[in-house]
Amino acid sequence: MTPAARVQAAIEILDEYLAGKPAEQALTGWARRSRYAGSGDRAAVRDHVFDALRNTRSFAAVGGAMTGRGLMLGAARLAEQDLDTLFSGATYAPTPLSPAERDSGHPPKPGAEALDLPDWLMGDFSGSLGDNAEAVAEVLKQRAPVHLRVNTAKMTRSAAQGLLREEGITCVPHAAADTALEVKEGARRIRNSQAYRDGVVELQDAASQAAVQMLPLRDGMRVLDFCAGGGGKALAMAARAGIELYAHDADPARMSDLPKRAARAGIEVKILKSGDLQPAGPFDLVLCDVPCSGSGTWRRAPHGKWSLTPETLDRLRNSQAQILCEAADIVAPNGVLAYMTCSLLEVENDAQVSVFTEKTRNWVLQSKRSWSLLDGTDGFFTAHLKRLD
Ligand SMILES: C[S@@+](CC[C@H](N)C(=O)[O-])C[C@H]1O[C@@H](n2cnc3c(N)ncnc32)[C@H](O)[C@@H]1O
Repeated sequence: MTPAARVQAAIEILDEYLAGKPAEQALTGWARRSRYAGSGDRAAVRDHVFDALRNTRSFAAVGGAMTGRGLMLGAARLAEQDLDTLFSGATYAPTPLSPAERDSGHPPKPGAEALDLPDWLMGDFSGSLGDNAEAVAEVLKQRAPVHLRVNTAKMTRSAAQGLLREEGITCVPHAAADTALEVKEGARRIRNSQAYRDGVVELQDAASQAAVQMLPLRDGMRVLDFCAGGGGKALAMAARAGIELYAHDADPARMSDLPKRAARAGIEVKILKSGDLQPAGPFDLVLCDVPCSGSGTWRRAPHGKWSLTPETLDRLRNSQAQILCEAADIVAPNGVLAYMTCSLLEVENDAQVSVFTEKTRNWVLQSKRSWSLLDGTDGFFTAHLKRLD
């Protein structure tokens, strides 16, 4: 496909997205209809679409319309590309620009439009990030790096780096965690690599790894991952110490890959249904990696930036508070309740911890830490609460 044909494909996919179809579905549908597109074409079209999702408001402003064509015109203008080469009217390329389109567009208005954030979120976002708010919003407009977690129970970080290099995947150590590698070249080869298939590496952002590294894990501890999902944190915890590991999720289907992933990593995990939590407890450490806005990961899942509403944020906050209360019940005396979110928002982070410590007796905040995206990781938050009785 020519560069212009890739842009036309992105225009059609973005129009479907703007009409309400999830972006992934629109991309898959296009790929099925377009057998002629090779893997390089598919990757390039995907990159166009995701760049537009991260920069929707500013691209639409500069391109003069909230349409697939407006978004891609805005992207081309901001990248100072030759518009007549892309909008050429050649076979499979976008049709030439009309006079009205040539005159359209304006620089994004300072504030939410320029920062590519929803208007309603600006107060919470700025209040949470203070002087860093603009810089963080700028990073959220860019592509996320690919990070790997080395399963150090199987191999050292430098040995894994060497193994990946032999398979054409170039990585460098990431400063955020002693298990983290950042992929510089060959990211698309990871899932088929021997190192991945043998459970030597997993895809996981470096901030998540750093948060797991902070947990006070010791051999023999009984540890519950209360919101286990796909098990990313559970696997990372098991790689750090010889723990007795349990996993639970309100939606057990979310854990369907966990047994396979655990086997690949060479660890054992017992899955618990909600009704089995109390009888199986108490636990020395309960990790609550709660459902959240995902604002720290909006580079990877940019549609989340536009689909979040004040109502869904309220629902998430209620659910976070409830999870903390339920999980606290099954922490052993002197045990630890570890709270984690991939959110940048204070209302999901410090505020939740404060509400919990204010309304419960015998719990103290032992430590907390946040990552804002300015250190080359996703945004992330963790707090450790210790039970005193
Ligand atoms: C952020 S994800 C977990 C990601 C996972 N820990 C990982 O590292 O791959 C949050 C998970 O919480 C689960 N969840 C939502 N409400 C819950 C509840 N009330 N109790 C337990 N799990 C819940 C969701 O189904 C979802 O899988």
